[in-house]
Amino acid sequence: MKIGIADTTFARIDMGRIATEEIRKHASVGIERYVVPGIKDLPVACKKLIEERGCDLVMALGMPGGAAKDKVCAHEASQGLILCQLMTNRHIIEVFVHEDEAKDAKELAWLMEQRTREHAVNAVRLALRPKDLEKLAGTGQRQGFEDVGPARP
Ligand SMILES: Cc1nc2c(=O)[nH]c(=O)nc-2n(C[C@H](O)[C@H](O)[C@H](O)CO)c1C
Repeated sequence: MKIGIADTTFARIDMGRIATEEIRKHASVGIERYVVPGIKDLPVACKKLIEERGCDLVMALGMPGGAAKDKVCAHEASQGLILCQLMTNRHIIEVFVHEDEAKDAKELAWLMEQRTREHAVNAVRLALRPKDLEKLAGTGQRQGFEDVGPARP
């Protein structure tokens, strides 16, 4: 089993390092890393991680900026990542933290780390322990900020 990690130099936190560290806490798997300049470069990095470097699942980590043009970029990158999943029949866990989700740099750093760690656990579950995800179905999980919990009538 091999998990790929694709991340960017645009991000203001080293999301790839954090993801690697968290995966290693939960599973003994091979890890392949591929760093690109920005989020629009992630889809082909993911495809190469799957097709050329034998990854079974990939995490795509990135930080869209707060400007309107960054949001367009994020949408385009997401579409590329979805297409890549369909082309390769492999999961790509998209971990995007929009810069304007946080009120300041300190909260941004915290959120990027937290979301990356929680999705790294999801990646391990998806790859190795899918029954663990089944147990969490419908429980209102969120990655980063607090879980919202299940809705009750
Ligand atoms: C406008 C813009 N915004 C972002 C962003 O918010 N986050 C990010 O990671 N990268 C951005 N980029 C860079 C592109 O994703 C890409 O790296 C370049 O267009 C080179 O292919 C661009 C060009």
